[in-house]
Amino acid sequence: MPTTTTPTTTGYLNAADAAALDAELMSTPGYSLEQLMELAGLAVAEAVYQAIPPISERKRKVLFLCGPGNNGGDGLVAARHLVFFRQYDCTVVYPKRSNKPHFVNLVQQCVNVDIPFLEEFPTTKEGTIDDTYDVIVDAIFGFSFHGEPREPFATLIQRMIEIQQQQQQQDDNNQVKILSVDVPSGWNVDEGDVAGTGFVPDILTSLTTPKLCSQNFTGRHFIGGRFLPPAIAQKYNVEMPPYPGTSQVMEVTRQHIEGTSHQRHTNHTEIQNPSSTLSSWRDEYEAYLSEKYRLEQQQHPADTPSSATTASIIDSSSATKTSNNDMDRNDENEEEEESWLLQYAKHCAEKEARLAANEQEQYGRYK
Ligand SMILES: NC(=O)C1=CN([C@@H]2O[C@H](COP(=O)(O)OP(=O)(O)OC[C@H]3O[C@@H](n4cnc5c(N)ncnc54)[C@H](O)[C@@H]3O)[C@@H](O)[C@H]2O)[C@@H](O)CC1
Ligand SMILES: [K+]
Repeated sequence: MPTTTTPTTTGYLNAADAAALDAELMSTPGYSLEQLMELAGLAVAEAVYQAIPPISERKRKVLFLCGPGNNGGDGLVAARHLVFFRQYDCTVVYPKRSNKPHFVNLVQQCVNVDIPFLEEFPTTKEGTIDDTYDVIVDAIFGFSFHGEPREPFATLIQRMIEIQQQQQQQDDNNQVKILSVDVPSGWNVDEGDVAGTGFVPDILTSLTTPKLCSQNFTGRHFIGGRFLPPAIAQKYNVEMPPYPGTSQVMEVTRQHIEGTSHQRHTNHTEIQNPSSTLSSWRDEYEAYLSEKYRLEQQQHPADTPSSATTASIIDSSSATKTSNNDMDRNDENEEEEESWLLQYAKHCAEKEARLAANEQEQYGRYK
C-alpha cells in the first residue's frame, strides 16, 4: 500500500498527497479508475449545469479541452453526461488520445451520442479563434502536471488566455466562461500560476478536495467527487463537504456575487472582504452561504428561510467547524450539525424542484 507524505493540515491537498490518496484509493479493494472517473466526470457535468444553467432560446455550446491523462478522461465523461442533460451541445478537442481501452471506450461513448472531436482549438471561417461557446471546460491537466506545458497543450492554454484577453475589452454579458477541472491547467499544483500566464478560470471544480493551488482562487468554486471512504478521508485530513441531497457537487465559492454583470478579472477585485489564505473549504463555504442567503432573501423574500433561520444555519455551521476539529465531538454538536445540514438540504431540495419544473417546461421546446 502506498504511503503518504505528511498530509497538509489545511484541508487543501498538495500534489504529492493528492497522488498518494489517488494511488491508495485505487489500491483499496473495491475501487476502479473507471468507476471514480465516471463519478468525477458526472460531478463536472453537474457543476457546468449549475454554473451555466440551460436557457430556453437554444442549446448551450460547450467546448471540452481534454489532456492526455485522467483529467482529460474526466472531461470525456462530463461531455457525455452533459449531452444526456439535453440542453447542451458539446464538442471535444482531444489532440493526444490515450490508447488505453478505458479511454478508447470513453471516446466511443461520446461518438455514440454524436459529440464531434477536433484535434485543435476551433477557428471561425475567417481563421480567428472561435469564441462562440458558452463554456470552455479545461480538462487539460490535473494534479500530475509539472513543469512548463508542452505542445499541443501549451497552445490550448494560450487560446483560453487569448479569449479572456479579448473579452476583457468587451462589455458583453454573453462572455464565454471557463471552468477548470480539478486544477487550472498550467498552474503549479501547489503554488498556483507561478509561471505568470495570467490564466484564471471563472469556475473551478475541485475533485475529492481542493488542491493547494486553489487556496487563493476567488472565482466560483465547486467541490465534487462524492466517493471518498471515511477512513481515507481521515488519513489525508480531507473533510468531505455536506453534499446536498443527491447532488454530486457542492458550491463553496468564497463570495459569490450573483446577479452582477460578471466581468472577468474585475470580478476578482470586486469581492468584498476577501478572506486571506483560507484554512479549509468550510471557511469558503460559510462566507458563501451567508452571501447566498442574503442575496436570495433580497430577491425572493417569501421563498427563502427567515433571517433568524439563516443566522442559525450559519451559526451552527461555525459551531460544527469548531467541533469538527475536535475528534471527541459531543452529541450536542452532532445535533447542531444535523440541524443546519437538514435545513440546508431542505432548501436545496425546494430549489431543485423549482429547477426541475422549469426544465420540464423547457424540454417540451426541444422535442
Ligand atoms: N483520485 C481522484 O480524486 C480522482 C482523480 N481523477 C482525475 O485524475 C487527475 C489526475 O490524473 P493523472 O494522474 O492522469 O494526471 P493529469 O491528468 O494531471 O496529467 C497527466 C498527463 O499529463 C502529462 N503532463 C504532465 N506534465 C506535462 C507538461 N508539462 N506538458 C505536457 N504534458 C504533461 C503527463 O505525461 C500525463 O500524460 C485528477 O486531477 C482528476 O482530474 C479522476 O479521474 C478520478 C478520481
Ligand atoms: K484542468
